[in-house]
Amino acid sequence: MKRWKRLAPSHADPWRGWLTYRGSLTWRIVSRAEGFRVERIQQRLRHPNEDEYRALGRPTHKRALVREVILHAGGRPVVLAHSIAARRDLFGVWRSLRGLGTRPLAEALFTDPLVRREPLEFVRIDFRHPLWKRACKVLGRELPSLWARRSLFRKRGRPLMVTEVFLPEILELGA
Ligand SMILES: C=C(O[C@@H]1C=C(C(=O)O)C=C[C@H]1O)C(=O)O
Repeated sequence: MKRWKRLAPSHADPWRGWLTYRGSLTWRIVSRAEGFRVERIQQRLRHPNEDEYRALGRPTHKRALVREVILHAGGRPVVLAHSIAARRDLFGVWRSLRGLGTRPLAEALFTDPLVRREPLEFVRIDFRHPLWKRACKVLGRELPSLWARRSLFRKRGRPLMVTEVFLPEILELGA
């Protein structure tokens, strides 16, 4: 599996603006298109992907809460977002995830002064990555390789990893 990189790819135009945006992705999308909505694909205890359980500091056999959504704007799917948190934190600092439903995770993250975001990482994913396969399955079509970014949000030291896969349609909202 390809390694995630801290440096935003310089050759990633027109994706670079989306990849490196430090604020809420939800708010950036909402500012550019009508009809924003969060389609919840799943939210349940699952084994994290190979390249993410270490980031949570957890052994591979432990399940974590996995939340997967598709963000829609202007009547088209624009982001597949995949977030994971340790099960015990659902009864602690990340308990707000349990009742989130189809409200964007941004509401729990960007309005809470206790939440800190660690640096973004980037990678281009294809058939070798589970999130590329998930995107194809959920959208019901074969996709090109896709840019993805991820970062850890921490609240009282406890991690929540958020990965965002940018779908081709997001470029229709501008660079
Ligand atoms: C973290 C944000 O929330 C967005 C919404 C998510 C969700 O509802 O699960 C997950 C990641 C983001 O794409 C954001 O807007 O930046």
